[in-house]
Amino acid sequence: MSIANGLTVAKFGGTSVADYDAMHRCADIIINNPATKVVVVSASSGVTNKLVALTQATTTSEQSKLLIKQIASIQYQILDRLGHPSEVAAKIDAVISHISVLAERLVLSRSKAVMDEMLSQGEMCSSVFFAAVLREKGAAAAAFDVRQVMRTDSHHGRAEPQIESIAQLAEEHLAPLLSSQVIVTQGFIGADEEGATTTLGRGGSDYSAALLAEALRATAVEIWTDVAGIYTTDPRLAPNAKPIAEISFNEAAEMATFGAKVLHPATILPAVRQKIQVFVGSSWTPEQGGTWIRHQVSDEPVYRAVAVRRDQTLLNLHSLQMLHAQGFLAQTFATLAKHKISVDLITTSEVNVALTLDKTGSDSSGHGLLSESLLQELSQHCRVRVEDGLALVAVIGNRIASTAGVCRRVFEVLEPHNVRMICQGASPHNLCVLVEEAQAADVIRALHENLFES
Ligand SMILES: Nc1ncnc2c1ncn2[C@@H]1O[C@H](COP(=O)(O)OP(=O)(O)O)[C@@H](O)[C@H]1O
Ligand SMILES: N[C@@H](CC(=O)OP(=O)(O)O)C(=O)O
Repeated sequence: MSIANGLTVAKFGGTSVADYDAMHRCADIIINNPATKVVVVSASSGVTNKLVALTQATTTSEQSKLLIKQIASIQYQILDRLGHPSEVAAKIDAVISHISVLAERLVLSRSKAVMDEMLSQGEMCSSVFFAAVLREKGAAAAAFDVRQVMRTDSHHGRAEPQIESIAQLAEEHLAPLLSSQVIVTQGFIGADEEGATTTLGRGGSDYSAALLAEALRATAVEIWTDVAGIYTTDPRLAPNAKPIAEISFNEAAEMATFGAKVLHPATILPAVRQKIQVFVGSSWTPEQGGTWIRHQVSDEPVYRAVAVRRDQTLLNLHSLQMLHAQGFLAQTFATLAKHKISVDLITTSEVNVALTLDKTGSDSSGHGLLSESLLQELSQHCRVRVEDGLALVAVIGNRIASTAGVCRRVFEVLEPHNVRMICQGASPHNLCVLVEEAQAADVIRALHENLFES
């Protein structure tokens, strides 16, 4: 197949490939849509968390053994249900042994490259299994190592994809395979120029699917998960949350950035660049439909959704140098940039700057963003105070900054809560408040009730 027209790339998240039965359901979705030629899978639910735990310095050798046993149990339960397990058994055995070898190597040297190699093993298993399940159902399908095409830089844990190289490599190695079969490949992982395995950051499989869709000039990306689309808020937090039939790229990007876990924030970028439509639906109930994310939508309401991003850090910088002076902010931002930290929200007063840090697509290693060396460097030119245990709650919609009455409706329900920081005005699409993490669920429910249920 030359690079395809009408091609769909479908991605299945961890819960959708959690076990054999889940994979079976997903295989039907693929078989029912002949346009789907590329399938991107995440690791089976829970596997990546266990692999991350295996890379932590604090994990004892006893704990490591238990973790490897638990990972093996998840994978062998899938293998045992396959019609022809012998076709793939050797590959799965090899992955499980490789995990043990990598765990031993990490005891000797805490190399970030080895950590990424470890984190990639879950996706290696699920892609082999998913292709086998498709074949079992009569489809022509093969597993494909995405590292042949997903070229990234060498920033392990949060590697940057190299868009042009990916397009070239996909044209050369992936497109020719699509005429005769469905290709099942791994999300979340890539490889640098030397061939070392890299990862795109936690939750990065959605991003992988969008990048492959861009490289193959696909017309649609489907994100199959455990909810029937993007809702007005996380349905686990507010049972009255409603599914959204259609949403614009801008709104969806804001939702993903502000914590709607259903979509990785970077997914939208390749889709926007190539005007690829994105669909989000439930692999459990595909007949229910889901959300289409499009360039243009028929309805752009003032209130679209509320989202929450937990585990926020507020950095408060105090310096008398700021008083009637120039350059303090430039110096601060240069230091943050040097440490590869991007700032999310910011408010300033005469002698203080308060900012929250952008943990979007956070590092796969699970390490915090604030290193000792960064704090030391900042302390050289200001007094630094760090507050943790906060959550960012965002009201997302359209014309937020130019519609009268938005603030009243938001703040009337915030009365019982201490609002640590407010940001509004820069974007027409959001109004954000920083609250104590323990109160975030109540704040979300109260906002949802006021904005969407009355
Ligand atoms: N606005 C929202 N709409 C739908 N789901 C949301 C929203 N915000 C958060 N979520 C959560 O996202 C989850 C799906 O994302 P995730 O667990 O990463 O799935 P997957 O493993 O398929 O990638 C849902 O179960 C839901 O709890
Ligand atoms: N397995 C990876 C990548 C991923 O995107 O997973 P999921 O689709 O289950 O969120 C992770 O857990 O981060």
